[in-house]
Amino acid sequence: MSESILTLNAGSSSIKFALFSNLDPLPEQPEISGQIDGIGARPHIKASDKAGRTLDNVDIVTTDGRDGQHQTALAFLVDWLHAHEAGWRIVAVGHRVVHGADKYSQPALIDDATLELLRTFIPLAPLHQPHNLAGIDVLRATLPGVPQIACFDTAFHMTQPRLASAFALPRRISAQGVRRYGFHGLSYEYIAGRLPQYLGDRSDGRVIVAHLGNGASMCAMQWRASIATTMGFSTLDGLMMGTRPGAIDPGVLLYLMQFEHLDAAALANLLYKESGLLGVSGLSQDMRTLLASGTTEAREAVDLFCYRIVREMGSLAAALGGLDALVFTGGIGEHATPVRERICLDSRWLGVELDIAANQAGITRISRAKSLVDVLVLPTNEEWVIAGHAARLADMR
Ligand SMILES: Nc1ncnc2c1ncn2[C@@H]1O[C@H](COP(=O)(O)OP(=O)(O)O)[C@@H](O)[C@H]1O
Ligand SMILES: CC(=O)OP(=O)(O)O
Ligand SMILES: [Mg+2]
Repeated sequence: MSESILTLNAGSSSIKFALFSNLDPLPEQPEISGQIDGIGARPHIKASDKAGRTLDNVDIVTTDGRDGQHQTALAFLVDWLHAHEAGWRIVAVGHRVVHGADKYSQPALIDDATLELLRTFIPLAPLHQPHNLAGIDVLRATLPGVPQIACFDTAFHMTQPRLASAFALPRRISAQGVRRYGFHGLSYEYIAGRLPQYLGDRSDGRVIVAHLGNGASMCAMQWRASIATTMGFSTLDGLMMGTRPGAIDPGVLLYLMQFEHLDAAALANLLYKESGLLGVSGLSQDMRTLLASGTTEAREAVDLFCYRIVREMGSLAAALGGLDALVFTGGIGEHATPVRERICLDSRWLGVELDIAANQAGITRISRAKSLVDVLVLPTNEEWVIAGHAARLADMR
């Protein structure tokens, strides 16, 4: 029996998973990876092995109502993994946990006390944290005695200076933990670890990493540590995203409350699920669909997405006092060539000189040799970061 590590990333309607085996050293590619999506509507599992062969791509039959489907999906996943593992034994489970508040700057081994503390952070991330914790509950119950490790999206940003994380609010509110935290930390941690390979000494300089996926944010790094980031108290701030608007004048929310009578639940729905690329295009949250579509609304959605990134880059470059390197990652950052082109061309004032052919060729370095700013495209690997922490904390390496 060879030992393996399971990683889980439980979101509001999906659960991403990966199973790593042959742990010494931990391979970058999992043996199996996939996701269950459509939870709460029509759950569906899609999984493939490391050779890219599809292992499953089917709906999950369930008689549960909307609310019970997370539990069912997790239980289904555990059975599914048992059915598909080839002589592997899960010896640790690493969980992506969106919020560690100001308590965790490192991953943590989960025990009852940790879990209770993590539950108190639910108000800080009501649409992410409960699902992350449900994953931990179910895996603890189904794999008793197997160490469970929480890896926090916020932890990487604990190095931000005080000014970067402060809101100009009365101190009684700040004292409740209302401050900028920042997210996508596991992705930034992965990229920070890769930088020396491509940038040498410049990797410790002024670097902006753009994690552009369904959720999107950017991080300003110096000495490969976070000094500022576009997401803040919640995962709503900063860049325009698939279904979230990014930074918005709080006056808009007051207007919607006072004159459109939206309550907190309706506002949350608008801000997390109906806005962003989907809201502006009226078509899709998927960048591929928008780039392929000829409609004015789809074009406007992509224009606004790029414009907001360029504006926020100016802000992060100001926090860094200049810019040495720009890194694109996440589904859009890694694959959407025209989006990268637009952003780079509009960032010439910062010293970015794009090599248009290199950008189209899909290679790692896409800046011209004489560009003052190195521009890289690096695929992220949050699962590998989680698995690495899980292995270390479960004391296996
Ligand atoms: N070839 C591609 N061209 C343009 N966009 C792409 C391509 N592949 C993936 N994307 C976009 O990446 C986004 C999803 O990013 P990803 O990082 O996988 O999301 P998540 O945040 O769910 O992990 C989607 O908007 C998708 O359209
Ligand atoms: C933090 C966040 O927004 O996560 P995701 O990109 O997975 O939605
Ligand atoms: Mg992702």
